[in-house]
Amino acid sequence: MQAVSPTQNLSSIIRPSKPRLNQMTRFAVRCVYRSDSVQFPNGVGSSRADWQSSCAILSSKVFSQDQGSGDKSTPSASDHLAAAVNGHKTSIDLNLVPIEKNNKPQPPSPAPPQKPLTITDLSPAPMHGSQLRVAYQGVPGAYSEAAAGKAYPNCEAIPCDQFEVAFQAVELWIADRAVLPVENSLGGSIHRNYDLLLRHRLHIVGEVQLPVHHCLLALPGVRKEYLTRVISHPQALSQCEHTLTKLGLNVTREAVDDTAGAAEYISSNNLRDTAAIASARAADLYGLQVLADGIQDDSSNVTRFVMLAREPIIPRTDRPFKTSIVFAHDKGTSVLFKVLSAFAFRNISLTKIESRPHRNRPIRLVDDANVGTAKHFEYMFYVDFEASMAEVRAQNALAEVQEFTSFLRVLGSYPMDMTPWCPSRED
Ligand SMILES: O=C(O)C(=O)C[C@]1(C(=O)O)C=C[C@@H](O)C=C1
Repeated sequence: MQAVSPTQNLSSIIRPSKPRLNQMTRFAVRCVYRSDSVQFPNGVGSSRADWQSSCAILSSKVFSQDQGSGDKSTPSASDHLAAAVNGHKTSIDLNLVPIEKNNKPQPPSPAPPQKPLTITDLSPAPMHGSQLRVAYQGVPGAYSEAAAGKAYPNCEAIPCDQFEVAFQAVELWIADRAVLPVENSLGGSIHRNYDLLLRHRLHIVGEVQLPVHHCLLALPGVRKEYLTRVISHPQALSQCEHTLTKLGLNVTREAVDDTAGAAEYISSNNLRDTAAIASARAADLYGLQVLADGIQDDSSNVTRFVMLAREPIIPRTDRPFKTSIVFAHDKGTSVLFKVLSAFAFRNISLTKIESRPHRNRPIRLVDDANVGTAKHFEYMFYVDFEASMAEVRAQNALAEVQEFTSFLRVLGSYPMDMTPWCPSRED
């Protein structure tokens, strides 16, 4: 993997634009028209267009459902159709969405050796050479950069300052792929990325599991006794919580955007009372020493990342595949058992279930004249299952799921990461 060089100016990354988003939109519209003639679930054809058509069928309910929703702008029919392919309500999702400001305490950013992309860098869509450009959140030395290198060994890794920026970098053709964390074996789900998967129109095209080996880093000469503060990504802090306590450190914990950014911050501000939880590579990059090695609470600490692209891959049956879907139902959790049984009856194993608040309709009121009004929370359910969308049993299961749900979107059908277990160093 080739990292963007620290001295490389962003303007050399972002070259003159080409109107490719329009081309994509036209292709998507064609697929929706074609979808009328594709009979789901009698088998997905072998071409990319057939597969996209099937995605369009699955999301067509969303299109019709949202036509009457509260959006006051008047998008064209083609906007609606293009959006429907990806399960989004209107073309509004193409626009830059405001970033929710993080309330957690953040140290001011020092001048970084390699500046991550920010929201303001995302206007032009570049032409570039043949090397795959992969967006990740964080700065060089972050685990996400390592995951990008594992997923695409010869890629050019592009740092982004937020998850949302990585999504947009792909949507705007600044990057070809994004590699983003979705869950960790100790810390659990990275909810922000689940929410963003729904708000953006990218497809999951792969997964990669990265053993995460944390180190406690400080400036050369600093001893543990001098420390008053440990800073890192919130996931990294939670993955090391018990070990930090066992080390007997009398420190406050502070969350920052990414692990390597924490190391860089200590280095550029010459902070002798602060340590970072980050990778050994971050120690090398930012001139820090390793005070403690392998401080994750469990030696088999693994983070699962997904690879995202503008187009889905064609599902296959010649190797283990996983499929990720998201669905909702007007009557909340009452339908969950029926949905899950569609997989159980076909011996399809589920590998993950996640629920998130239904942003458009978070509460359902149920009035009973005698006892008052019950307030039910509404959810979006994310399910990963072990089957390819090229398998008839998976297509049948989804056809049945569609009967029970008011919203269903296939986020992607992609090869499972089957790399042999290779724990992080020293384990
Ligand atoms: O901060 C980093 O280095 C990251 O790549 C982010 C992240 C995460 O979001 O979970 C990735 C892997 C580890 O689990 C810790 C942090």
